[in-house]
Amino acid sequence: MLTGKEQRGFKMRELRVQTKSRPYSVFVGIDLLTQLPILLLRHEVQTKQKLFLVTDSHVYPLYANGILGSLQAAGYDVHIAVIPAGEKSKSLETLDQLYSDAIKAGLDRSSVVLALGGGVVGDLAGFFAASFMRGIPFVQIPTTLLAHDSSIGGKVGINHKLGKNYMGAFHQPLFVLFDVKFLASLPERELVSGFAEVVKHAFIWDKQFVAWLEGNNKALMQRDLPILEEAIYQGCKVKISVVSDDERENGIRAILNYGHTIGHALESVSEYQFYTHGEAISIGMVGAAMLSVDVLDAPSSLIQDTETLLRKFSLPTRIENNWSDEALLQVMKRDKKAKLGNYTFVLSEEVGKTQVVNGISEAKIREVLQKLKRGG
Ligand SMILES: NC(=O)c1ccc[n+]([C@@H]2O[C@H](COP(=O)([O-])OP(=O)(O)OC[C@H]3O[C@@H](n4cnc5c(N)ncnc54)[C@H](O)[C@@H]3O)[C@@H](O)[C@H]2O)c1
Ligand SMILES: O=C(O)C(=O)C[C@@H](O)[C@H](O)[C@H](O)COP(=O)(O)O
Ligand SMILES: [Zn+2]
Repeated sequence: MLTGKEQRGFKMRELRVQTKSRPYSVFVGIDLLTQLPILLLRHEVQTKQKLFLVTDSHVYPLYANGILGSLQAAGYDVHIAVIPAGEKSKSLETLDQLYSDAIKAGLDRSSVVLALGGGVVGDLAGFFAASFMRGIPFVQIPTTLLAHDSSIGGKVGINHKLGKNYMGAFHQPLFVLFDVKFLASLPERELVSGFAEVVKHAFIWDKQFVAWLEGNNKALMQRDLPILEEAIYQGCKVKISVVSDDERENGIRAILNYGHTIGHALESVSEYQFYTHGEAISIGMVGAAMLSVDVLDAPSSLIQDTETLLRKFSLPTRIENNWSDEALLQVMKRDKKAKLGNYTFVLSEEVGKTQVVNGISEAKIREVLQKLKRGG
């Protein structure tokens, strides 16, 4: 899979995603952004095609001018849409604003969307691209650690106040360009949040990756860029293997939802304002480990190992607010994985052995919620 390329002093690693609807590349490296115009041309995006750059209010002042300059220098006509930073922008209102901006800018079916930002921009701009004029191409340019996960696999969408990602589509990007240098400006809380999805990829995949994260924890927390690049590269490999096998979540792809049944419920009951996505799924992974011990007879060390690693990355492992069990259970019952009204969780027998379990009793989930709330 690896085709590392040394070009003019920088190293760009290329991974291939083999999804049925369209195969594409993920480029990972440090200082890669300069390659954007070249990669667009390589993907047959011609300068006569309009580019619609979607970004958020935090990323725009940091990076938009530089990117705009290099795209314009290459001859591209670029329109920029800036959305308010934060999860609240994964909404129908912001999507509607994008449609208006795009129509006014004269976008057509040959136009290409560039999603420059974290998972919020990627999910929203991706859904815009999937639906505008029944679908136009888009490129993912992730700027958060967490977005190594969200930029690959084509799940795009927006939230409803009653549930996370309730409206969406599968729409694969033309390519993904991950410049690790973006992470230098990421706020600490957002870096930490991103480690939750890296830890998830390690736990669902293999012990070696878990051990590597333990061993490199300090360097990762200190933003050693080459080590961060390696973590992203390994995380992307896991995500790519899974989505290449099962693009539309008919089976194995559901394991990427490890920690998400409780995590999404926490995000939803707090109206997307209390926890970041990574923080919520961090707590969710501890809950999933507790249920795994109870339901699958996983060794009790799984709980300890999960908590220890998450804490090393300064991630929360307990619910800090007193949302009612009823409210959380209500959201979990209508989780997208749920079948026939039964509670459905992704559980783990051990690291690397993850499975979807349907029909978990409410009593067991209540027990776990109590432990997560009182720190047991
Ligand atoms: N589609 C998928 O498969 C998938 C996978 C995982 C998560 N997600 C979704 O991703 C979203 C979370 O993404 P996120 O954690 O990237 O959040 P985010 O997009 O809100 O970004 C986090 C914060 O960091 C800021 N930011 C982004 N890049 C920056 C940079 N380089 N420098 C400084 N500030 C920067 C943003 O403005 C924002 O304030 C959630 O909605 C989640 O559901 C989707
Ligand atoms: O790509 C996937 O599949 C995932 O489940 C990745 C998750 O990290 C991500 O949060 C995803 O958006 C959740 O999808 P959903 O279908 O549960 O909304
Ligand atoms: Zn997630």
